[in-house]
Amino acid sequence: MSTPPGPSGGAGKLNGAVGKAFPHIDLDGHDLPPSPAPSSPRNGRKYALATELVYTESKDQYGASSMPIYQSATFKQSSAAGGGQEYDYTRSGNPTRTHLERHLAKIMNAARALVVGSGMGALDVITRILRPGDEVITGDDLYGGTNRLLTYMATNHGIIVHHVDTTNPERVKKVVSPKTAMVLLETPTNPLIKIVDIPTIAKLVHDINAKALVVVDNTMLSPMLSNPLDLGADIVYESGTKYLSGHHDIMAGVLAVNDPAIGDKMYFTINATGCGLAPNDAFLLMRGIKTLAIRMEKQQANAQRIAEFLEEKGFRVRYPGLKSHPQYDLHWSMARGAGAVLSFETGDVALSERIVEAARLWGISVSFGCVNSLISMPCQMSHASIDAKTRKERQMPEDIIRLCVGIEDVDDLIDDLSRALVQAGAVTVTLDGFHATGAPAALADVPIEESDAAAAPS
Ligand SMILES: Cc1ncc(COP(=O)(O)O)c(C=O)c1O
Ligand SMILES: N[C@@H](CCSC[C@H](N)C(=O)O)C(=O)O
Repeated sequence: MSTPPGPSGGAGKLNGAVGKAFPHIDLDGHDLPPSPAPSSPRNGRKYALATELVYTESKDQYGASSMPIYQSATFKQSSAAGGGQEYDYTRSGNPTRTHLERHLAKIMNAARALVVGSGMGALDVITRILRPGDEVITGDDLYGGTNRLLTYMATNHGIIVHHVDTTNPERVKKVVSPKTAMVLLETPTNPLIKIVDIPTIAKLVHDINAKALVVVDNTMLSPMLSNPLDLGADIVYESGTKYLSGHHDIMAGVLAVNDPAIGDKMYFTINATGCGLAPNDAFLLMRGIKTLAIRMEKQQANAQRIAEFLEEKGFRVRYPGLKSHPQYDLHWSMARGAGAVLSFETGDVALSERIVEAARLWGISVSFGCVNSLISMPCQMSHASIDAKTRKERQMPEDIIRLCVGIEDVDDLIDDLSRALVQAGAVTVTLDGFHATGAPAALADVPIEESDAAAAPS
C-alpha cells in the first residue's frame, strides 16, 4: 500500500519541532495547516521542542547522562536545626522528581510543573482548590474517570458541576457566573474527538469572572502537540501514563502552571497528602519523554493512514487529521498535530464487539499513547463509569470503537484490522473486493487490494 499524504501533507509532521524557522512549512515542503507561531521560549528553552525533550543539564556530581534514581525516603541533615538542605524527605521533595519537574516545566512552557502518581491524582490535586458551593463547568464528552471524580465532588463536597457542550463557547458563556471557580476542558474529547476552542473559552470566562480557573486536560495531545498555557489556560494537567511515558509501564500525572500562588497551593496538597511521583517512576517518565517526538511522529503518521483507510471503506471516522472533521481548522489553529487516537462507528454494538475481539495485533485494552496499538469499546471500558442513561443523554454511541495507534508497521495494522472487519462480518470478501453483508448503516462497502483479501480468513 502506498502512503497517502497526511493532513495537508505529512501526517504528524511536527512543524514546531521540525521547521522552527518556517513554522508553516514542513521539511518535505508540504504546506501545513495554519498553526500558531511557536511559543515564546521560557525556562531557558533555546531549541526546538524535539531537541529540548532530550536536552537536559544534569547537576549530577559524576556527570551521569541520565539523572540517577534517588531511591531514598529520607535525607541526612547537616544540623539538628534542619540545616536548610533542599531535601529532607521524599514526600516533600526528591532530586529525581525535581529534575523531571524542571524538565516538564521547560517543555510545557510553564513556570512550574509538578508530578504525581496518576492523571486522576493530578485532577484530585486540582479539585482540592475548590470549596463547597463552588461551581465547575465542564464538557459533556468527558473521560469517564474525570466524570466520576467530579460526580464524587458534587455528591460529597458540595461542588456544583455543570456539564455543557464545550464545543460551543456560547453554551459555556451562559453558565459562567461569579460562582464559577473552574472551567475544565478536554480537547480533543474522548471518545467523540470533538474540538474545544480553548482561547475563546478562556477569554470569555476570564472576562466574566477573572478569578475562575481555566483548567485543560492535555492528555490527548501532550506538550509535543499543544501548550494550553499559551492558549489562555491557568492550569494544565495530563496523564503521564499515556504519551509522555509512552510504554504503559508506569502511572503518572503532570500539573503545570504559570501563577506561582496556584503552584504553591498544589505543592502543598501533594506534600500534605503524599501523592508525589515515586523516584523510580519519575526516572521512567523522564526516560519516556526523551523519545516523545519520534514516537508521536510515527504514531500520528500511522493514525492518519488508518483513519483514511477506514473512511475510504465507508465508516464514520472521527479524527482531527481528516479534512472531513467538522472542526479541522479549529483543531489545527491550536495544535501541532492530530494525535493518535481515533474512533469509528459500525451502527451495531454486537458487530463492534466482534470486530474488537477479532483483532489480533490490536490489543483489547484501555489507555492510549503507548508504542503498542490498542482497540477498545469506550462505553464498555474506559467510559463505563458513566452510567448508560447519562451516556445516552450525552449521545455517546454505544457501538463506537476507539483505536489508539502505536508505532508498529502500518501495513500490518491495516491488514489486521481488515481481517478483523471481515471475520466479524462487517464486510465479506469477493474477488473484486469487500462487500457489505449486514445492515447497511453498519457496514463498509469497500474494494480492497488483493493482498488484504488474501490476509482475510476464508
Ligand atoms: C483524557 C484523560 N485524562 C485523564 C486520565 C487519567 O489518567 P490516569 O489513568 O493516569 O489516572 C485519562 C485516562 O486514564 C484520560 O484518558
Ligand atoms: N477501569 C479504569 C478505566 C481506565 S480508562 C484509561 C484511559 N483513560 C482510557 O481512556 O482508556 C477506571 O475505572 O478508571
